[in-house]
Amino acid sequence: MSRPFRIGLTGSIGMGKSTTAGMFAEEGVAVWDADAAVHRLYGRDGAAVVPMKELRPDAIVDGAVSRERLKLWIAGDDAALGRIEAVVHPLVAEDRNRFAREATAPVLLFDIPLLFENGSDRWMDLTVCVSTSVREQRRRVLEREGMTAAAFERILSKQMPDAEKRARADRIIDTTTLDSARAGVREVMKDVETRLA
Ligand SMILES: CC(C)(COP(=O)(O)OP(=O)(O)OC[C@H]1O[C@@H](n2cnc3c(N)ncnc32)[C@H](O)[C@@H]1O)[C@@H](O)C(=O)NCCC(=O)NCCS
Ligand SMILES: Nc1ncnc2c1ncn2[C@@H]1O[C@H](COP(=O)(O)OP(=O)(O)OP(=O)(O)O)[C@@H](O)[C@H]1O
Repeated sequence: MSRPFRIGLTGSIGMGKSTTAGMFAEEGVAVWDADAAVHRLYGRDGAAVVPMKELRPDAIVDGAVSRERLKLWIAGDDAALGRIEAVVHPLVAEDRNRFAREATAPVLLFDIPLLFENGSDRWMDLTVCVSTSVREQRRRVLEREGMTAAAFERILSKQMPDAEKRARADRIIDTTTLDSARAGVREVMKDVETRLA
């Protein structure tokens, strides 16, 4: 049996990855979310706890990796995020590969914020970028509890520019409204169904 069709979904912070991935799930697509995998890895008994404790003992609170402690470290040390990624990304890739091995759906979607940055686009059959205006992106992200303009800018500086992601992706879904996103999802699914026919 040929392996399932793999869609790589990406987009910068607040562009609508999770919401759009949910729309693909409504079409019967099995979805894997990298950020959710990181939450599992950071949780108590998560596979990242021991290696992160070795890397940065004060990052562990109540047996789990504390994001607040990580953010304090990142804010004070330019090398911190790269060192965290070196520990976490291989564990995220293992989680992704296990999902792909065990999945039974004909179409899989991988919601990966760093799809192009970490080269996992090469593993996909089709790449999709979600995007809207900078203004709408900023409005959405600054709405979040505890988010500041400085934190938003810092995260953006760590991500490939939206324009480059749009240029590299096979398809772009406009997430300015729920209707535009849903129409984009349907278009991609029509294309995938044609390829699988
Ligand atoms: C930096 C951390 C502590 C911030 O946690 P917090 O809960 O405040 O934010 P959250 O995880 O929701 O991320 C906010 C936004 O930043 C993005 N982001 C997360 N990690 C990174 C990264 N290493 N580089 C660029 N963007 C990132 C997320 O996709 C999201 O768009 C956390 O994101 C983290 O531990 N990141 C390192 C692990 C990683 O690289 N994850 C991305 C897997 S593809
Ligand atoms: N198509 C859309 N139309 C209107 N609002 C949307 C749309 N997609 C997402 N949003 C809103 O934008 C915000 C961010 O959406 P979402 O969490 O899906 O983005 P994300 O890219 O996964 O974010 P992050 O990168 O931070 O994880 C949410 O408040 C969501 O309700």
